[in-house]
Amino acid sequence: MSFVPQIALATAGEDLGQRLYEALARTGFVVVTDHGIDLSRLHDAYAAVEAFFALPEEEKLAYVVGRDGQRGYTAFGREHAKDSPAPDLKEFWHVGRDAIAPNVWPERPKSFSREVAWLYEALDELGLKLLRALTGPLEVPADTFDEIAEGGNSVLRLLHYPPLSQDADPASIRAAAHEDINLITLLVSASASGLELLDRDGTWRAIEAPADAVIVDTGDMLARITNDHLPATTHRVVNPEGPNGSRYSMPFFLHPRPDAKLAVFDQFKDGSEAPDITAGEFLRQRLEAIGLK
Ligand SMILES: O=C(O)CCC(=O)C(=O)O
Ligand SMILES: [Fe+2]
Repeated sequence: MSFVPQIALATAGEDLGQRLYEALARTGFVVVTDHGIDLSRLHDAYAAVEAFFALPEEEKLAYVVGRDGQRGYTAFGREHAKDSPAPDLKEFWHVGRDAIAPNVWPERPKSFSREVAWLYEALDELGLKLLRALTGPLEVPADTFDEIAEGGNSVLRLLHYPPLSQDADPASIRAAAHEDINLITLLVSASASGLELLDRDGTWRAIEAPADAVIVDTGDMLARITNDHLPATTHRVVNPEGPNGSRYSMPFFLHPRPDAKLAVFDQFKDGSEAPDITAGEFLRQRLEAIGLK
């Protein structure tokens, strides 16, 4: 039995919210199976993403948009975790909602925009469904997350961790320990192992999930509005110990709309809570801390 609880979405029924809540409160992660996302289409999306990262570096660099990396391409070695000076060993592509900031799309491969836009919508829908299920145990109105996150500033990150190079900074790992900034993150299973969570007892534990599962974790925004009743979970991606191949993964960071207020739910207020802040301002502060602003 894996350390992280697993929930089959299609058959969870009425228990879904409570089981999600307990899993996230206990480990900060939950593995969701039978989630309804079309697996053959997911395979096509992965193929398009791999084909993009295989392009020459100059071609990819043509898709760097501004400095904050919220759309298009971010080159290898550019981002570091909030408390880590050494850069992560990754390159990535960000897709978001056009109404908030227009996307850019690569010329090649041709299928990229179609497959990636499809995946964005599918994960957005699944994420809101999970958040809606959490409203029961959180004892907040059922439309709470629709109010703040429908049409939100969510970002799908397509990640490539290249094979480890001899001259990589010895202080760097694929993704240094961090917490995600957003409400929840949905990760369609990665192409290789390496993802670890920091257990509440201080132990790093590998996250195991079936290849067709979606891994869900809590971010800082959910921690903030629940006054840490659902704490954000520290996680990292370690370097490969076996074969030195590429690793691909696709986290979807579910964000509120930038103007939505992050206010602690009344029943979690105890005098220690953080002040209200807009999701946009919270994000700006955090992007600055990871070298992207
Ligand atoms: O690559 C992964 O499996 C996780 C990546 C991650 O944690 C992140 O980009 O925030
Ligand atoms: Fe993360």
